[in-house]
Parts: sequence; C-alpha cells; structure tokens
Amino acid sequence: MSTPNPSAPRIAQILVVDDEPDLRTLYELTLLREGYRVEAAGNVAEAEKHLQAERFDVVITDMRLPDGLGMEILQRIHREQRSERCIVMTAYGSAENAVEALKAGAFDYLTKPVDLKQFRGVVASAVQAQLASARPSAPSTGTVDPARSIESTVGGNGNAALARLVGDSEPMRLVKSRIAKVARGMAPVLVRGESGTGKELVARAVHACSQRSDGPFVAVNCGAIPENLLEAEFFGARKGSYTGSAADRDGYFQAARGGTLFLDEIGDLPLAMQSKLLRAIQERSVRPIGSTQEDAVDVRIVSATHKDLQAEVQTGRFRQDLFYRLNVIEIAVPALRDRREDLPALCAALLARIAHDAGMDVPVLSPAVIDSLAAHPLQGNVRELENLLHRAVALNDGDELHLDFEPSNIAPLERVSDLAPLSIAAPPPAPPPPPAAALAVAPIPAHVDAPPAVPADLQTYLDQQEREILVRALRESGFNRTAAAARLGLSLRQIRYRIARLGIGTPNGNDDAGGDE
Ligand SMILES: Nc1ncnc2c1ncn2[C@@H]1O[C@H](COP(=O)(O)OP(=O)(O)OP(=O)(O)O)[C@@H](O)[C@H]1O
Repeated sequence: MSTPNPSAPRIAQILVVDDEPDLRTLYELTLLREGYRVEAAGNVAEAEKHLQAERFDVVITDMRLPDGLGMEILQRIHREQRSERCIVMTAYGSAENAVEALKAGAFDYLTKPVDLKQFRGVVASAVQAQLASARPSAPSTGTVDPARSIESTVGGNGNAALARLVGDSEPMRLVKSRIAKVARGMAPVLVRGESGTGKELVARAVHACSQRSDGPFVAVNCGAIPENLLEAEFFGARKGSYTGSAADRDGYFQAARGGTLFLDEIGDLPLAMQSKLLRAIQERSVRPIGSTQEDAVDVRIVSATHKDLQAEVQTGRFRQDLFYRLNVIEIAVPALRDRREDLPALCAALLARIAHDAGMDVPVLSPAVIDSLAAHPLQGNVRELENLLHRAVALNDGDELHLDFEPSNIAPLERVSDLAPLSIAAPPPAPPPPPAAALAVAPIPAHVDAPPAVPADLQTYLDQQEREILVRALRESGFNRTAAAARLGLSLRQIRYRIARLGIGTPNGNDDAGGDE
C-alpha cells in the first residue's frame, strides 16, 4: 500500500482536509497507493494543529468545512510564507471559488465530485513543483530573506528565459519578478500589452520558470487559424471525421500535455470557439472531432492580447466567463515609451542578435543614433525597434550604423544616451557585406500616405513602393545611379543591389555607362 513513488527523490508528505469521512479515506488511500505519506484532518482547527506541528509538501483542502473555509488554511500558509502547495476542492459549478483560490495563491483546484485520475495528476504536479523548487523551509517567524533573488527561485531554464527579456527598468523588473512568482502555480495567466512589447517572450518565460519547463510550450496564434479549422486544431480529430482526415490527429491541447499552451491574440477567437475553450478549461479534457471519448489534458494556459478584453466583454465580443477564467493572473507588459531607459540595452541586445544571425561583427551604435531612436515614437515597440535596426544593418556602409527614418516630432521620447551607457563592446572592424536576407528588407519611406486597406501581401506592396521611388529618383537624376543614390541616402553599392533585386531596367544597363562612378 505504501510503495514509494519511484519518480520522487524523497517521499512527499501530504495533508488532506475534508469533513466527509468516506471521502477523506478515499483520498488517503489513493495518495498512499501513490507512495506519499499522508495526514488527515476533518476541519480547519485540526488542519491548523497539523500545520503547527510539521511541514508538508502539499495541502489538499475542501473549500467548505464545519468550522470555516479551506481559504483560511490557504491564507494562513501564505501569511506565514510557508512552502506548502495548496490544492483546493470546490463544489461543481462554483467557478468563483476556484478563481478566488487561485488568486489567493492556490497551486491548483479540483472540482467535486473529484475524478481520481485527475486528482492523482494534480497532486503529482504539485508534489513535483514542490520538490523541484527545493526551497528551504520558510522561517516560522513570518519574515522572508530579502536577499532571496529571482535567480535563486527559478531554475536554469527560467533564468535564461528571463535574460532574453532585456530591460532593467523598474517596470521590467516588476514584470520579471511577477513571472517568477506566478510561474510556480497552475493558475491561468493573461499577458496584456501593446503589439511588439514582448508578450510572447513573457509567456515563454512563465513556462521556462515553471516546473513544466521540461514539457512542451505550444504557441497558437488564435487570429491566424480559419474559423472552420479551429476545433480540429485545438482538440484534434479522429480518422475519417472530416474529408481528408486519413489518420487520428492530436490538437494543440494534446500537444501541450504536461507543458504550457500559449494562446496568443486570444481576443481574436470567435465566440463559438470561446465556449468550447471554456468547457475544455473547466473540464480539463477535450473531445477530438469524431470521437466519443474525452481526452484528459494536463496543460497550463497562458494567453495574450493587445486588446482591452474587458471592453470586448462589454460589447459582447468576448465571453465574460472565459475572460474571468483566463484572467486569474494578469501580467501587463509596459510599452517601450514607458521604459525608455531600456533603449540602450535593447539596442545592444537586438544588434548583437541581428549581427549573430547575419554572421557579422556587431556594428557600433553611437549615442547620437540612440538619441534619434529615442526621438522616434516607436509605437510598434520592440518589434519596430528591431525592424529599424535590421534595416540600419542592411544599409550599413561603414563602422557606424545610421538609421533610415526621419526623426519624428510626434510624442518624442526624451534623450536617453546619457541615461545608461551603451553596452556594446569595442568597435569592430568594418562588417562584411550584409547577407541577401538582410538586404532584402526594404526601407519604408518616411512619409507614405496610408494605403486604403492593409495590403494582402506586404512584401509585394513594399517592393512596389520601393520600385516607384527608385524609378523616380533615377529619372530625376538623368539615370545617374550615383546621384540617385545620394538623393536617397544610399551608397552606390546599395542602389545597385536594389535596382538588380527589383529588376529595374535603366537606359544605361547595369554597367554604369552613365558615368556613375
Ligand atoms: N524585452 C525584450 N528583450 C528582447 N527582445 C524583445 C523584448 N521584447 C520584445 N522583443 C523582441 O521583439 C519582437 C516582438 O516580441 P513579441 O513577439 O514577444 O511581442 P508581442 O507583444 O507578442 O507582439 P504581438 O502582440 O504583435 O504578437 C520579438 O522579436 C522579440 O524577441
């Protein structure tokens, strides 16, 4: 009966709190069979005595007890900063209780009547989380060691993922410590922020800092899947369930088992699919199309949106109950304009990445260039910054990078060159010519009238714009490429490359017979 669980490095100790003797026995027996040591209590007072006497790895408590609420036990554990992971059992249909418990720091919840398979799975996750963190027991005085840094609470995977999230400003430090804190539980996380602020990086960091980091991280862009395919993509499909389905197919939920399912652009999910997603989250199981059976799925949900979901709820475009379920824990990622002191470090990190991908030395970014970047509104946040640097690298001629936008006078960020030193190493030798992939990134003209609609093919649209500008500049310069290049702020090499890439024919051909050089 008490065969130790072979995967556990030591035998975990569990406290079960339930006032119904039959259920208590059932839970005890189930846990003993899994190899855990178990203590049981029938009410809050008995549970408190156990907690006073010893430490547990996991506490499983019913919500409603004869002398109080399971929440009181959970709150005590948190108040005293004890390390026990709490699992709360709530009555079927009381979503509020489950969400409230998760918000109060419960590791996870179970809905009564408890499915024993699910029970074993949730307890195993909590035990694994507890043993993996190997946190020293918190002092019983109720004080915490202030020196305890984020680095010591997350593993190697977590630290690497947090390091990828560049920025040491106060808002970014708050984001990182929140990630490390919330990663430990199973509560759904909603990452909010403008486009390009790094929401996916945050979601990846939540996964990497969690005890699920060895499991899969499955990222889904909810807005990119055609509506008629959503159900099969999310929940899988059985062979023959629709035309062309020649074999059983797993969905994202099955693929993310034991890991994290990242639902990006959750605000774009159609209403019909929102109901199905809600059901999957509540039941922790999904039914593949064409199947009569439910698949139990153990996944943690992290979603992200750039929309104001609360407003979407008000207008009826997003289900209130799903919002409530997904938004148990919120992480708000700040816009770049609200953390401008991160700009130098971001530029350095992004340039290092771009140069590494291009197999070249990291170019020098002068303080003046950083100032001109800071004077740009950068409404597209880090993604826009990354694109600007990509283009600057593509256009680079010498040691120093130049930017191909005109400083905007709308909502400028302040000077940042003297806020923090730029951490780019010593000036590198002149970089080799950028690779074709980098050169292929076309510069966006600084002032282009807004097109009537978003282009269906961005690259074709940009190529067309570029072609028109080049042809105009060439024509106005009498087809002298050097003069046209100078007007456009390009080098001769750059304009030649662009003329060739876009297949622009010139009266002089491609041999510079027009006295370009
Ligand atoms: N703090 C950061 N440090 C380093 N790179 C970052 C940071 N934030 C964003 N990036 C980079 O910017 C780009 C956009 O980031 P990401 O895709 O995570 O943003 P997002 O908020 O999810 O965007 P969207 O809402 O458009 O999906 C990526 O290349 C990412 O690596």
